[in-house]
Amino acid sequence: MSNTTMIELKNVHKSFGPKVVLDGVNLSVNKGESLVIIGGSGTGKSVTLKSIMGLITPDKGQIFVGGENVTHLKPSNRQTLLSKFGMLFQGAALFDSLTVWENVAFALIEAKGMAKHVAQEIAIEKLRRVGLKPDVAFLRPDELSGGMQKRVGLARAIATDPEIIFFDEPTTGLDPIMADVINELIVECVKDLGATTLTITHDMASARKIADHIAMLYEGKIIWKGPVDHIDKSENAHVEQFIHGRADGPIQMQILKA
Ligand SMILES: Nc1ncnc2c1ncn2[C@@H]1O[C@H](COP(=O)(O)OP(=O)(O)OP(=O)(O)O)[C@@H](O)[C@H]1O
Repeated sequence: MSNTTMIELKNVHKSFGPKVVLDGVNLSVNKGESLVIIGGSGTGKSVTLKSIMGLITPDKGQIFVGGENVTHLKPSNRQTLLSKFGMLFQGAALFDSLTVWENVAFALIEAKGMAKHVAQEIAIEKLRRVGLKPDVAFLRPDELSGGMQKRVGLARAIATDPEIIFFDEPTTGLDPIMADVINELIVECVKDLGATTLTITHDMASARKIADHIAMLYEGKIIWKGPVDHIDKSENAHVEQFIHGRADGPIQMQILKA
């Protein structure tokens, strides 16, 4: 990990109607860092991610990616920004109308303009990297198990050797063993690439495995950020309650209030 800041959010605010979701988020991710954002349902983790990707425009504040202010990008520049990222979505989000290799190669062909036969070779190599044999490349996503679909999603996320990868709930819907396999693959693939990653999850087992640093989002703010091995001694009542999944604590009072 270097000291160069790769992603930075400065006092980011976002409301939907009267609902304040982000209320002054400050966060930075260094080059090569793996930051995991944790937080309860509806706390704004996805809104944070979408804001960085330029899919949601903040009401106030600034967002920088690779030193560039991306807060108010024109649609054409947003496309360029998005092409720098790899993404693994919740549920893998593969196109069932395309074969597995076409899904993996999508950005290589569409965004990078690569010849199909070259992109296919790269896709098969990326599939191998995530533990899938070449014959899987010619199946359709709906012919695969959930775990295999996640692997394909991961192969697609790393297809362009991106500098930045986003993981949105990467282990959702997987059994604990398959979740661990996917977490390990994520760690290995990210290390291979030296990529900067930002993951959102409520799965603490996944967060502990993937993260260098963890940040907790609560009531529109980052209330704690620290190295993963400091989280058990955070001395923050909200963090304590969340990581132990306790019903009792300050967060429940907020749920009752809602
Ligand atoms: N486009 C939108 N329009 C209106 N409200 C939205 C929009 N996007 C998100 N929200 C609201 O913002 C809040 C935060 O949503 P977000 O999806 O970021 O939560 P989250 O922390 O990712 O939750 P989960 O862990 O359940 O996925 C929710 O109340 C949601 O309904």
